[in-house]
Amino acid sequence: MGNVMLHPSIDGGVKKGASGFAGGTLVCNCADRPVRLKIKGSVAHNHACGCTKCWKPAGAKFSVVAVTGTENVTVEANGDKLAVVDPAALIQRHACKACGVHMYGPVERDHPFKGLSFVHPERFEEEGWAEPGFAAFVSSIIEAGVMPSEMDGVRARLKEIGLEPYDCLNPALMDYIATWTAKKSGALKD
Ligand SMILES: N[C@@H](CCC(=O)N[C@@H](CSCO)C(=O)NCC(=O)O)C(=O)O
Ligand SMILES: [Zn+2]
Ligand SMILES: [Zn+2]
Repeated sequence: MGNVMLHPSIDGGVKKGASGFAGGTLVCNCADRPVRLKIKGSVAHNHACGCTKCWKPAGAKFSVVAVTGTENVTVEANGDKLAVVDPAALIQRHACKACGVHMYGPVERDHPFKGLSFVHPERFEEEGWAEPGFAAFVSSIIEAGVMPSEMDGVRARLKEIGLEPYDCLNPALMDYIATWTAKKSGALKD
């Protein structure tokens, strides 16, 4: 099972983050004029994501992606290299035009995640970021070309390293989204 490759930062097992992690600098992959972003404070809801929209390093089936408040994100250097991948998407993923790494993805629309930005903690220069806690959108890796026959092995490996596989987000986040939706429609009262 250990030969199922998911993502380089978790293939050797999930490494616990440091409790005192206070943020740091995200850097893209460019040798020349790398994009640099300052992130204030820790990241939350870190997870492996199998969706086709999140940035994955070469060869990875999953991304590793977390959130922070958009107010904690500051572009520090070479922001001129950033462009929004898909302006129609909920998550406005800002990618480096030269190397393709997604640097941050704010949610600005009326949505339960409004005010949050998605970031890839593996791009931190610093160690100690909060480890991923679950795997989301697992079935979506098929949309990127993974054979359906590989899925049992993928899910078994995710469980082996302690990442419960879900085909959407985890129950806590799905309940959070549904609660927001129910309050908006009036089905739930505040
Ligand atoms: N099957 C699709 C799923 C794409 C999708 O819905 N992705 C989620 C998770 S991204 C990080 O957790 C999402 O919320 N997307 C919003 C957006 O991308 O703007 C696929 O694989 O493409
Ligand atoms: Zn770059
Ligand atoms: Zn995703």
